[in-house]
This record gives sequence, C-alpha cells and structure tokens, in this order.
Amino acid sequence: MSYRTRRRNPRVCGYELGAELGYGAFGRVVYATHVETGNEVAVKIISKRRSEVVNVMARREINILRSVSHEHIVRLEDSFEDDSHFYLVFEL
Ligand SMILES: Nc1ncnc2c1ncn2[C@@H]1O[C@H](COP(=O)(O)OP(=O)(O)OP(=O)(O)O)[C@@H](O)[C@H]1O
Repeated sequence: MSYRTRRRNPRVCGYELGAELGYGAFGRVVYATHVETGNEVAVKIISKRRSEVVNVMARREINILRSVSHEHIVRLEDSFEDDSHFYLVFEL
C-alpha cells in the first residue's frame, strides 16, 4: 500500500510520517517517528513513477549510502520500498 493511500498520519514500515522538511531533485523529505521506538528521522520519498532513470539513481543512492560512514555525510538508517515509492530513512 502506498503512503498516499492514508492521508492523515500516513505510516510506512512502522514510521508515522509528519511535516515536510524540504524538497530535493528527486522528491520530498518529511519528518517521521518510529511508532514503537519513538526514533525521530527524516524520510526521503521518491516516486517510482517518474522514470526508470530516476529509479536506477534512487537504487544507486541507497547502495552508496549504505556503504559509506562519514561524519560529514548524513547517515542512512534504513530504506524500503513499496509498489510506488522508495523510502530512505535518514538520521535527523
Ligand atoms: N536528514 C535530514 N534532516 C533534516 N532535513 C533534511 C534531511 N535530509 C534532507 N533534508 C531537507 O530536505 C531537503 C531536500 O533534501 P534532498 O536530499 O532530497 O535534496 P538535495 O540535498 O537537494 O539532494 P538531491 O540532489 O538528492 O535532491 C534538504 O534541503 C533539507 O532541507
């Protein structure tokens, strides 16, 4: 189910999505909290419907961020996808 299916306090993979933090070239970034732990994160939501090129770039970004650890690079805590979107979970 897409996060857009539920308009009020939408949830994806245990995260409750909140206010928009910003907007990048590939989509928007929203504040979110993990429902069970209360962990606060930023979730970057990338639509799969834009183009196959964007989907390839999204997967590439996920793979690169998973493999790097640096104090100057925001940490990717988790990532998941559904039929319509990628969700990249970053530290706030
Ligand atoms: N981890 C984060 N914590 C808080 N705000 C964030 C975080 N990540 C992104 N943002 C906000 O969302 C905006 C868009 O981020 P995003 O990474 O999508 O865009 P970008 O930095 O322009 O990169 P891209 O070229 O991939 O679009 C940022 O400018 C910032 O305001």
